[in-house]
Amino acid sequence: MILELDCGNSFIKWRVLKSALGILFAEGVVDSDLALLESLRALDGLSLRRCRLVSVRTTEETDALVDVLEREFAISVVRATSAKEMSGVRNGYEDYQRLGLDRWLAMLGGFHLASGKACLVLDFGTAVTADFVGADGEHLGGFICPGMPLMRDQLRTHTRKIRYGDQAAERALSSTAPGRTTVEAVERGCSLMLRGFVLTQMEMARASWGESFTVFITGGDAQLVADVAPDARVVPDLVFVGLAMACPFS
Ligand SMILES: Nc1ncnc2c1ncn2[C@@H]1O[C@H](COP(=O)(O)OP(=O)(O)OP(=O)(O)O)[C@@H](O)[C@H]1O
Ligand SMILES: CC(C)(CO)[C@@H](O)C(=O)NCCC(=O)O
Ligand SMILES: [K+]
Repeated sequence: MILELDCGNSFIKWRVLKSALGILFAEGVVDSDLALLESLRALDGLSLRRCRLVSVRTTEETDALVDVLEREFAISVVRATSAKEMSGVRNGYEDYQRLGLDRWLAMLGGFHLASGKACLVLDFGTAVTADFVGADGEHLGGFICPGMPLMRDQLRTHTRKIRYGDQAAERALSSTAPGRTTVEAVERGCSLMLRGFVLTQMEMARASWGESFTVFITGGDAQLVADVAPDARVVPDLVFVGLAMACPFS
């Protein structure tokens, strides 16, 4: 079995594949290394042979996780690393090592799934990112802005009277009508910021590529924006698609 990990800033997305063919054995989202170990230990019939991971955490944090995995499961762990060029995609950053590895892998995955078409890759996590990859594989650059969790927390932190719980937040997002309570006003306001972001990115893509491009949407908050781009492909495991390309086994 293969363990795959996407270590983001707030959460670790994990999954276990039965074989290189990609048959899913188990998956989950956890908020700490310890919670990951607990989830894995609780799996009946787990027999890990390999692990590949991508991390946007510090080297020290990632080293610590790799150590504990290697010790606990006696497996070697392969990490995705930066590259100037891979699978037909050319990194567009001035310093290619500065580009977030989750963005890089999502681009590899998107360009592969788009079969040679230009693509716009949008990721809605703790941060929101957009990346543009031309039909020739040239990465034209992208954008980074705060995601839903950061926008919401900044408002809560820097105001006296914006206070509400997670359940109220979830209920508030059932509509985008103007809010009549604080929670509705904030949650819908932030969600509209993200939706506006999607529309702007698609306008930029159209300006460069006309109608011939594919939009990919991924990340934990993908569902908040998916309906403003009905033609977009929502691919929750896009980073994992790229991870398998960057860290192939055999
Ligand atoms: N099953 C889930 N577990 C955790 N968060 C989820 C889940 N489904 C949706 N979310 C939402 O996804 C967002 C986090 O997104 P995601 O997990 O893609 O990114 P992250 O790991 O926090 O950060 P990064 O952008 O660095 O990858 C949060 O706003 C959270 O509410
Ligand atoms: C932007 C995030 C936080 C998105 O997860 C990540 O890709 C990252 O830490 N990137 C490094 C900075 C950059 O991509 O320019
Ligand atoms: K991510």
